[in-house]
Amino acid sequence: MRAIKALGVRERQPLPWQVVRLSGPPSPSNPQTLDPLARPPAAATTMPVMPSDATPPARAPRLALIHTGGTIASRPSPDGRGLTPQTPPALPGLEEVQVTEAQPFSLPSPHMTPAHMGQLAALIRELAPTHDGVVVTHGTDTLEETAFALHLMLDVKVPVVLTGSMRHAEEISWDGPANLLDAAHVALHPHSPGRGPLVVIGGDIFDARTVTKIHTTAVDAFGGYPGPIGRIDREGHTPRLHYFAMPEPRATYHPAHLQARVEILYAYAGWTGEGYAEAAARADGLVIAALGTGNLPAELLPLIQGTAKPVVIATRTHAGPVLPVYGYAGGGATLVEAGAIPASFLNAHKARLLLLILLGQGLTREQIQTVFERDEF
Ligand SMILES: NC(=O)C[C@H](N)C(=O)O
Repeated sequence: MRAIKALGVRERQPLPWQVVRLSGPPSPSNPQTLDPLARPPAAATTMPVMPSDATPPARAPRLALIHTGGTIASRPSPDGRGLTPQTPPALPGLEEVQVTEAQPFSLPSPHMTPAHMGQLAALIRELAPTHDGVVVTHGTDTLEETAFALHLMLDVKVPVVLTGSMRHAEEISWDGPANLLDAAHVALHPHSPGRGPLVVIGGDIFDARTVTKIHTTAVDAFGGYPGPIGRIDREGHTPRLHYFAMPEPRATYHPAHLQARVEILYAYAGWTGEGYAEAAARADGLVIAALGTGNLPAELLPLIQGTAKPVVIATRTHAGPVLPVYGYAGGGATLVEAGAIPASFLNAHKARLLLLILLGQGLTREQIQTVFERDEF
């Protein structure tokens, strides 16, 4: 296994941000195009990784497999203290695929930081030009955050697919090998480029913008509104892949650093602002997981009015946008009037990553507001 060292984060680009428009379904020879009229394919596609009537490729497909830890690499630790990442999983049953493995670090995903995400993005940029697809194994707890950070920072042409497992290698229902094989098939499938980083778990294919972990123990632990954009199943040994949707065009960013301090506050009935002043003083920006369409108790309104740093309003509700509709003190309309930025439909932890990346790129509060307003993510 090849270990690749930390590569650092890319230099800041002259443009503040770049909107990459992707057309679908792209062809293998032209996997990503700048097509402003790009729309989802009219019908779902069904084909094995290598269609039976396809001309065999001149060379074996090349897959980069990056291990980062998580339950998919975990076993009970010999000291009896519980599960820890130990051995990266082997990729089963993909003959005639040339696999390059890398393990930049091996972490339980609660130990992942934005710096690790930057390191991973740099490694993928290095490997992408010489591979046809990239698979990243990852713990499931923060998998959606890493997927979204890659979605925001990567503009590589080949598919990048993240997967993990909910059960470890010594459990009877270990889901690691099947998820890994599915992820590899998706990464090498000719219809996968141009959809941004994807998450494959339990046969469902999600886009990084909307996927979220919805269950602490179930094998089908991932969901999110409006749901999967595709599905992979197997007929015997033949993979059958269906895409239902093409994600909307996304923006990519090239932050100079990932060290901005962005904190999340979680709203509840009866919150009078405990913790707000301290967080606002030490952080570069705040995200609040607010109530419903983005409302807060009245006591929060003057606190937000008095904050010059960006304050993004997400929702603790599991689906739907943040909208400035209510005009009572603390209602969404009054928070926006006070300068708060609605997070659109991003959950609080994804809104935090976007804010952190935009701050790292040196965007002003007004520019940040524009990015959120226009859904440029
Ligand atoms: N299923 C998992 O991977 C959970 C684990 N705690 C992790 O995120 O590393």
